Amino acid sequence: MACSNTGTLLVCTVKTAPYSKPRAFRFLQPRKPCPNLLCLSGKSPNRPLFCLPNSPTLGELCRNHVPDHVLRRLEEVGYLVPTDVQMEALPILFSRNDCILHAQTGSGKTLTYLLLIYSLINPKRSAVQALIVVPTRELGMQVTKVARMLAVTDPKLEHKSCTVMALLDGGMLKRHKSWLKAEPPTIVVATIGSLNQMLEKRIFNLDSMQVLVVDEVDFLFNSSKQVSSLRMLLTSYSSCNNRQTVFASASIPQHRRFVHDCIQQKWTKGDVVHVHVNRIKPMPACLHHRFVICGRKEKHQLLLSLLQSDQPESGIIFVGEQSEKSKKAGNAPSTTLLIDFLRTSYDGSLEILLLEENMNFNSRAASLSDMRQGDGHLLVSTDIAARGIDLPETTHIYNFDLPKTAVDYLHRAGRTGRMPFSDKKYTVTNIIVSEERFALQRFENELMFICEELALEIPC
Ligand SMILES: Nc1ncnc2c1ncn2[C@@H]1O[C@H](COP(=O)(O)OP(=O)(O)OP(=O)(O)O)[C@@H](O)[C@H]1O
Repeated sequence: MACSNTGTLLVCTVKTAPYSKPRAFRFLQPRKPCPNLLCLSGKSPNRPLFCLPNSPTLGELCRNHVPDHVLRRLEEVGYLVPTDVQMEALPILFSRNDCILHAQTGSGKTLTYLLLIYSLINPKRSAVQALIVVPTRELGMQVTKVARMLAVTDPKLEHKSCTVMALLDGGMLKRHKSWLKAEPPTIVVATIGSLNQMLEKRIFNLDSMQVLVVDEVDFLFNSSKQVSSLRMLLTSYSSCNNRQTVFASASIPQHRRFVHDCIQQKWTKGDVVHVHVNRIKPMPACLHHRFVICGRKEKHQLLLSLLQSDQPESGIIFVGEQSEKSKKAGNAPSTTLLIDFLRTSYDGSLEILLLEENMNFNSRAASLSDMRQGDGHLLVSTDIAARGIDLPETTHIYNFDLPKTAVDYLHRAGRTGRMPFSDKKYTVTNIIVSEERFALQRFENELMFICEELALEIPC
């Protein structure tokens, strides 16, 4: 394309967004530097802000639906070009259809459903108008943060800003009780356990609820602890006829069956739309998958060699949960053994952190906040960090223990490659023993990716 024919350019400034190269830019980018293509950026010169002349910006997609102060906020933080799921789902959501958002990890589903919520709520009304259900406290805190970030308004403006309450396991439910009674928030982000307690005790009701979002819906339906409460929420505490229902996940196994169940069981209305983006490739294309075969006793050393050769900017090391048998035998969990090993042997600059179910909620929150603030981290975690957690600076995932299922693999791998328009490559490495090659091959077939063998010498 000639430089003089580059069409309309949208040029803006970015303040903070974890934002990189939009698809449109790759199309416009000339081979030689071109003075007609402007690239304004926030922190990185890799943040161009262009839209093709005929494709709408995120603001244009939302105009006439989402209030102006939220649109301004989108621009301020650098959400300018819609991702594929936003492009496909927002018009459907704004036309008041129930929706199943089924799109890759890191594709921007959170912003999609939050924009719907902001298009419907009335901050002047003191009533719970939107409810977002999440599987873990960590994901709840993250969604609350994004919701609050969009709600921030100019104090000089007269309109009332909407309030967002995090009603999460491990929170101070007493304080929330008084808050809910005195002045109900506009949006509640909740884990199902805490929500149920409040609904059972009739601390608040869902009579004014306009939107119900269930994030990581397949996980919640699969969890024996949570599924009955979820069903109650969907059919007893509120009716699908009185609300707009949105289910979101990167993985919905047997999705045709799920859509059928949604209608049959009245979890959604009959005209629910299944927005399935990138159905051929369920994982982001920017991920490079590798495996290394070694003996069980060599895994620690091998991980260390990988860390030395990869030099990740930030990484997550996934470890399997300790079996009941191993607990009974009085063994230390693999997470503890690995953390101890890394703290004594790893001499790189990354901070070593731990996140697992056994930790108390304060330590869990501290680990996540350290990761978000620090210069780089190596997080040792169980699958608790596999769903929804957004740490865009993570460049490497290590499966120290192979996940149990392909769906678990997809979510673990999806903790990296979370910059929707980035050209960067991210790496997922599986440290396996030879008997596990077959299981990994099964994941490759199911998720349609190729895992490359990496030959690495293990130091004695
Ligand atoms: N339009 C956009 N432009 C730039 N960045 C975006 C846009 N929408 C979302 N993002 C960023 O993309 C990242 C991933 O978004 P999000 O957490 O919503 O993914 P997700 O689809 O919910 O993933 P998962 O299935 O893993 O939970 C976030 O860091 C978010 O800030």
